[in-house]
Amino acid sequence: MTWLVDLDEHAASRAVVRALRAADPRTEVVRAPRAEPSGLVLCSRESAALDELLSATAGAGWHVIVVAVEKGLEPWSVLARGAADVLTWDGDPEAVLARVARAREVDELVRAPQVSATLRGSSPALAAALRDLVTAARFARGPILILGETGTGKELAARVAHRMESGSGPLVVVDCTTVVPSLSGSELFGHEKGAFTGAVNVRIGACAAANGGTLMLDEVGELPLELQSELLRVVQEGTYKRVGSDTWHTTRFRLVCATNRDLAEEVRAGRFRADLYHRIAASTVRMPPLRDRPEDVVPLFTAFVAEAEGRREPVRLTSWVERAVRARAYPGNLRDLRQLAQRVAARHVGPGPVTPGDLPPADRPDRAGPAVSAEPDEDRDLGTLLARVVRVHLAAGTNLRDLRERVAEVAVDAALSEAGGNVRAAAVRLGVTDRALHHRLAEARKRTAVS
Ligand SMILES: Nc1ncnc2c1ncn2[C@@H]1O[C@H](COP(=O)(O)OP(=O)(O)OP(=O)(O)O)[C@@H](O)[C@H]1O
Repeated sequence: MTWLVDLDEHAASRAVVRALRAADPRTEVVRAPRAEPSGLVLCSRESAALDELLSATAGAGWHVIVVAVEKGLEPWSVLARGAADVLTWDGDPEAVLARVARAREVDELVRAPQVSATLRGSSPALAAALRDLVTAARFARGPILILGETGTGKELAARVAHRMESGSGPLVVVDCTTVVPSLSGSELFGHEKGAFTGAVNVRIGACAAANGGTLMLDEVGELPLELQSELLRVVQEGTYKRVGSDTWHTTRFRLVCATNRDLAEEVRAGRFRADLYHRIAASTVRMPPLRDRPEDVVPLFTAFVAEAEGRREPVRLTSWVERAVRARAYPGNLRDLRQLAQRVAARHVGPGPVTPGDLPPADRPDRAGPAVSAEPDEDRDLGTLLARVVRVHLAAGTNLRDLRERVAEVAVDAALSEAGGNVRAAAVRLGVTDRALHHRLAEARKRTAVS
């Protein structure tokens, strides 16, 4: 069933409705989008109703195709507000219905267990990435580049892409951080016996092993510059030479690369070949960091704890634990969340919910420091660190006043502990008068006594 919203309901759009229904009788005209996440909106101009419909559907991961019945719609702003596409009506219903059918097919693939049970989560940010992934894997032929911070599921995404290839052969994964230039890329291209010291046997290499299947180059940004031109040849022509041999071999595989580096920046800095970059980035998928999918934190955490405990049903959390899990920073993304769940599972017993004592001391909210301070140096500026924490808290419903208050509390605690409890020294550190700090501490004590 395709839902169809006719926003204008004038003569021209009614004719379009008739044409679409005649071409596909399963097209249902509705006033608001229905449960199926893909559909069509007919309209001819910007209107409050279009705005309303786009904001209601975009956040819910719907796939809305706007059909401009007459001229006068500004497509880029419609896309920016969440529509998947803007088409002009040219009298051919099949052209429009084909788009909806494709959108539906992509949605079905995203919901299929081979995707949804591997890359779990129901946030719009993940759904958008999964749509890009299945579209690239199923409907495009070329290489796929998967971008994202550490622990966002890039390797899982590569495995999903591999499984989606019809009749897929082997999946060969190479971690490019282990490819050493001194062996001239033997990991990738293989070597002949005696090609270098230690080459006691012939090795076929990953390019040959992946023939007929998928070659995944993890951390491709780390691939030594010396080997990039040879990789480019394999990608373009499917030919390579083993180290120590002059014979050309051929191979065919789907290339999937992953990196947490900004490859475009690496190209600008001269550390990555521009021609190779353009070749491997034929389709790009960006895996969202966990802070951009706060809706997924608690459901995935409860599922990971249950998994670690060998239970079928997700565990329950007390509200204290739920708040703490939501509010925590996860610089290592899903990997951090899973590891936290494993630490909690080791302490949680019985059928009851996870309680505050099940959080190991280092993971409790008053010690949230380690997760944040595990960041690489370049990420340690205040804005970046704060943005992560603030986003999670905003998503959890904390308002600006409470956020300010919490930051002030943390700063006061830190300054006092640095100053060994000396209020005057802490006040100097904080740039406030000691009277103001005494007053603040007295107020805090009163609040604690009341609660
Ligand atoms: N959407 C997800 N659902 C379930 N588990 C996930 C998801 N994304 C990531 N994980 C888990 O997080 C961990 C890291 O995943 P993966 O290795 O795919 O990430 P990555 O982006 O390749 O990390 P890195 O860049 O550090 O290699 C794994 O334990 C994986 O199972």
